[in-house]
Amino acid sequence: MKPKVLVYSKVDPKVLDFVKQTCEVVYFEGLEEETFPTFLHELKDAHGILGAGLKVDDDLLKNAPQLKVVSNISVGYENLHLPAISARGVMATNTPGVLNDTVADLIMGLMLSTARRLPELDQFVKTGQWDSNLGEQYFGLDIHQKVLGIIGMGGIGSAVAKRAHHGFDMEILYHNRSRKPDAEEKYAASYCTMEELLQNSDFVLLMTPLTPETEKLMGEKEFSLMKKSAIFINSSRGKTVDEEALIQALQTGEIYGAGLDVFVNEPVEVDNPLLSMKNVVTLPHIGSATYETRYKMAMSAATNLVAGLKGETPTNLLNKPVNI
Ligand SMILES: NC(=O)C1=CN([C@@H]2O[C@H](COP(=O)(O)OP(=O)(O)OC[C@H]3O[C@@H](n4cnc5c(N)ncnc54)[C@H](OP(=O)(O)O)[C@@H]3O)[C@@H](O)[C@H]2O)C=CC1
Ligand SMILES: O=CC(=O)O
Repeated sequence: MKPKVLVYSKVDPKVLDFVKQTCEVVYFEGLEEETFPTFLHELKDAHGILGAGLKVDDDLLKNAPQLKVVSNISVGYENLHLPAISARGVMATNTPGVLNDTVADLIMGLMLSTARRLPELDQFVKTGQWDSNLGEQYFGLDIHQKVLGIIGMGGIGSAVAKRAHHGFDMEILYHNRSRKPDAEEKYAASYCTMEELLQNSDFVLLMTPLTPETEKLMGEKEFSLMKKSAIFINSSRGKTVDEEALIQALQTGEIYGAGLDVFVNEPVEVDNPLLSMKNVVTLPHIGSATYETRYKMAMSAATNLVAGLKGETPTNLLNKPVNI
């Protein structure tokens, strides 16, 4: 008998076909309030789940006694309670690597958009405010030859360092839990403390996972250490930042601007002050959102899932289940 798998996010039909070769699939295309009870019902005899963002903790696992694999279609996995998953002998996987270049491309775009005020100036042109006396109202900041500080020099951080160093001639500083000799050699990246990084960078990129240690890693004190001309970029998770402190730093001119792909609440509330600031560029959490990369992520997650259900060790196993 084929193992039963619940796919709870929309994926390319080729990915579904791949999973169907070895599994019986129940497809949800996304979980809504109306479909969640059916999902819970189907979970009772499911062996695997595949999708993005579902909170998997002991409460959910109680409904899934047959479960063997939880496969996340994302690299971030703060939605997975690994101790509870491991205690029930279930494997958990994510999709690192395949999205690094796509997210790094977007981050360069965010840096350029914020420094050169691209969305604001696009509106100038489209609303007939283009004044032929090209004056300071169109000026922004250079990014080439500036200092980029990367907090979290992992897969994505390194892909940004590559672009910034080789493409934009930027100097790279980084802060991380462990030293990264590869980045130091290839991108001339200098390791430093958080404080040194914040004081000396023209652009500060936050790129750590969301963990108890990184929650509100950037707060009032950290923003106050940044240069007044500096730009803050967040493409990690909204909760790695104290959003109130960021708003305050932008309102008081403590920093020049911010480029944000992630927010504490997503979708962000329309009355969030960040949305009405000219010096803030906002995106709806789209770091990895290209056709090519979303396909690769879903296929990587499907491959992890199928491997786990066959009794093999998935390439991107995150935990050590008690019975393995
Ligand atoms: N906006 C978007 O669409 C996307 C957002 N993301 C987010 O980006 C995060 C990073 O992804 P990725 O680069 O693939 O992950 P990696 O695990 O490759 O890199 C994360 C880096 O952060 C470092 N780190 C972890 N904790 C701390 C800490 N307390 N202080 C300093 N550094 C720390 C790690 O250090 P060490 O090497 O020592 O472990 C590691 O080098 C994801 O977890 C996700 O939340 C990812 C994809 C898309
Ligand atoms: O935010 C996206 C991810 O892959 O993590």
